[in-house]
Amino acid sequence: MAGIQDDGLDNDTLQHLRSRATQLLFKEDWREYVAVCSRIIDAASSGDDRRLLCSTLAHRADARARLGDAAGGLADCDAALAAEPAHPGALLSKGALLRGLGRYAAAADCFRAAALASGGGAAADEARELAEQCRRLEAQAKSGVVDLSEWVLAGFAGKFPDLAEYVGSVEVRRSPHGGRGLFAVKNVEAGATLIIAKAVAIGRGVIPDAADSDEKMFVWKDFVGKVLEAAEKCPKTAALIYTLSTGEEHQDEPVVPDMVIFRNETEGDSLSDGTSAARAMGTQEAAHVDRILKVLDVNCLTEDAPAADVLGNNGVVNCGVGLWVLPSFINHSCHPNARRTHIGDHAIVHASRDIKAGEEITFPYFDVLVPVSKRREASRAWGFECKCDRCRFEAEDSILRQEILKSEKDLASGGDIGAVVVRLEEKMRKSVVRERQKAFLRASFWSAYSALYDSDKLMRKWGRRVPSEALVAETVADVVSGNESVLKAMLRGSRDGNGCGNRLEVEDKVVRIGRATYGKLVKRHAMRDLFRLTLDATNKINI
Ligand SMILES: C[S@@+](CC[C@H](N)C(=O)[O-])C[C@H]1O[C@@H](n2cnc3c(N)ncnc32)[C@H](O)[C@@H]1O
Repeated sequence: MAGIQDDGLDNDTLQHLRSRATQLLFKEDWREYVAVCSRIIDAASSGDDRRLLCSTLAHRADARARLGDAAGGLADCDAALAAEPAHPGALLSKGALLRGLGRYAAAADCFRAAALASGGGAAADEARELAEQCRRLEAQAKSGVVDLSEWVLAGFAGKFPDLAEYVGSVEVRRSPHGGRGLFAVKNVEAGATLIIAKAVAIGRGVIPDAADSDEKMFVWKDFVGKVLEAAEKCPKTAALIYTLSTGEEHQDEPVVPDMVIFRNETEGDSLSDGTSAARAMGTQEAAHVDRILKVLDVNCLTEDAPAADVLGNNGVVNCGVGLWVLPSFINHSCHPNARRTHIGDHAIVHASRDIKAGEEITFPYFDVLVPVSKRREASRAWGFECKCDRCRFEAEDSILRQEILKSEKDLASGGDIGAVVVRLEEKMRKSVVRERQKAFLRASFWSAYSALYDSDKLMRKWGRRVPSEALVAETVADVVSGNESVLKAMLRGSRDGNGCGNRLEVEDKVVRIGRATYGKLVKRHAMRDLFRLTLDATNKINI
């Protein structure tokens, strides 16, 4: 009978299903949308309507991608492409799915084929642009080279720049710091990218009063919900979360995961959603709420990390908490050699000083420009005792220990900051401490040094008896590598031409600290803009 499909769907019913699908699309009700698409697909295949079949398969693939079902989405695209090998919609959907899985080369091929199949016009241009984007991401995923110059120079205009995940020359190994840690497997230059990791999930909020715990709880609950959902949707994500510490395992026998699971799957992998990786690890467990909550307690990081204020997260978000898997293997040190920067959902970890092959990579979990007792409190809150060389020196040096305690007490009781700094400097001079140890103490009392340099009145009183701001900043930079507050002091101090060498030497030192602070994310000309922002923004940064 005319108007009736083989499976019994008449044209009216089919039309009704198509309008229903459009409504669900606008409502972003992806589950229901997939169900309606499935009915249309059944009708189209039995009615031999190839055009409808292919376009609906492509639409269902997009919806499945949104639900985190990449494997299902790819299967839909392949079914559409089996029926019509140059179907532009299916090629675009497949390209987007492959790009989401980090298979940039294959995604670029799909977009290029879609451009050809579109036969010109705006659609072809758009597909070509997507192919070009994937080509850039492919190069970045291989090299870790990121250039944010244009974005920085444009004042962070528009959306965050595209970033591909990247795993540099690093490896998870047993660490003398505790459990596992991340180690360099090759020499790495200061500023070079070590990891670019996309968050499993991030909870963000604008909290007027940073101490508002109800609001913070709301952000936290939202974040936990997103992590659980991500783990449920994708076996690979669950498997990756399960590699992380719950804080309860035997520190003597840490399980060291194979690095292969942190790299994007290769083009030949048949199970594109990561199921293969999950199986390889023998992890078949469903997302286990209890365990994941423990993992989050030990591993989540806040976005208010150093550099977040300057690099574009400022203004809108003032509370962000997230889980980035591979960076979670990095242990803390108060004398770190790496730093992280947050750009959108990505955390970029870079070497903040030269790192030798075999050296453990560490970054600060909290503000390390404070005295040892404050750092102890912070590390205990994380559940460990920091035993880095700086902490050991400050806690154990028999000559300077008393001076450190006295300085801390004087500062806490609101004593003359200038007097504390002058006494500390004199004590260090008399005790003939090594340059490295001098730098440790200056870093620990950085707030006193910077308050002194900030105050004209105090500088008039004590200025002649303290080393120049730029010189102190330079030594402190050697301890904490990069830091906006130290960079700001270096910029300000070097303008006065204060004990930093000639103009070129000064410029080199500023750029070196800039690279340590932000990594090699921008070219030299764009770095000036970052420096200007550093000078503007440091008031907002908690030091
Ligand atoms: C984000 S995880 C770091 C990776 C962890 N070591 C592992 O095996 O998975 C944080 C935990 O590592 C340990 N940790 C990190 N830095 C440390 C340090 N400097 N000294 C001792 N333990 C540390 C603590 O147990 C902390 O709760």
